[in-house]
Amino acid sequence: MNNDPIISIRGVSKTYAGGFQALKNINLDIKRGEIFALLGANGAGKTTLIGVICGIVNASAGTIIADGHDTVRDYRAVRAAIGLVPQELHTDAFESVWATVSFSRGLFGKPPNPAYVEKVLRDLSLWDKRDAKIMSLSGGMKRRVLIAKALAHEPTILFLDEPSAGVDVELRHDMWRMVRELRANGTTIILTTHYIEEAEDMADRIGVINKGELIIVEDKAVLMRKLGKKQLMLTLRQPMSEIPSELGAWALTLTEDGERLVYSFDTQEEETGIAVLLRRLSEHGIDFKDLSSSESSLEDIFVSLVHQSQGTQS
Ligand SMILES: Nc1ncnc2c1ncn2[C@@H]1O[C@H](COP(=O)(O)OP(=O)(O)OP(=O)(O)O)[C@@H](O)[C@H]1O
Repeated sequence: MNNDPIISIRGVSKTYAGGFQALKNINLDIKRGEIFALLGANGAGKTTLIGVICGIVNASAGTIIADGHDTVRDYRAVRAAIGLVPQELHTDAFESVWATVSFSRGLFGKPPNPAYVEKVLRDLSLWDKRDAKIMSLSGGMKRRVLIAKALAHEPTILFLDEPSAGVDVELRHDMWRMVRELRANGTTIILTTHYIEEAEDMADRIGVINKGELIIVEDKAVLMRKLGKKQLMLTLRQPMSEIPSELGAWALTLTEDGERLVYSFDTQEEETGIAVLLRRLSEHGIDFKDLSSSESSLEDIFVSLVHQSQGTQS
């Protein structure tokens, strides 16, 4: 197994013609065969970064090696290794699904392979629509065609730019299933998303980009363990109007209805303090009838990361 990164990004910056700096000194390695999710708010620079890797956008500085090729010098070789599912479909309105997907394959110099194209169309539930013109398809079907086109030349790296934007649950699940299958077959997948649950569900690693800077790259599980918080929720037997002052030192909040006490604690800490807290509550005659705990989601972590990074910038 080749352990070299499949994509290696070094010192990449991008300043657009108007002077706007969309990417600031990005350094990132993508591992062969992983699912990497790039998270960021609108305008953070995700699409620009994908564009630079695919050779569609020229970097102002830095170098990128993708599948062993320099993305500027060996542009064609890089494009042949990459499948890109863009956010929108622009062309081919009058073509049939079959012709469009087969044509995409030919564009990259691959010999025709009807059996492979058929498999892609079947996997995406497009087989029944193979003779339909693109313009006659629903929005969701068009998205499926975009994915089929990107897969037509059997790329080793697949980029999905906001794959879930505006698609229904069924397509989203079909897509996730396909992405997992592709990964199992050795394809490296990089996706950008606003749907944090998508990253939480799918990704092996996560990168967060904020105002053109890559502020964190981390294994998803590590990220969630490192930055995650847990909460213990106690449903009180008797609602209270405020937290007793004797408990002021604890990280407690009271829900508005006064019926639940919420204790936040760090998953990293060896001592969570739960046992002591429960003893204190009982000493103060605070009784509860139910208790549950929950972990912060990737979304909570993402929001706090972006806040922190904005705090350090200002
Ligand atoms: N061709 C361009 N010329 C000038 N500025 C651009 C150009 N393309 C993008 N930008 C700017 O660069 C920044 C990053 O844009 P980009 O599309 O990479 O963000 P994004 O993270 O993909 O956002 P979204 O989630 O909205 O798709 C934005 O402020 C955008 O306005």
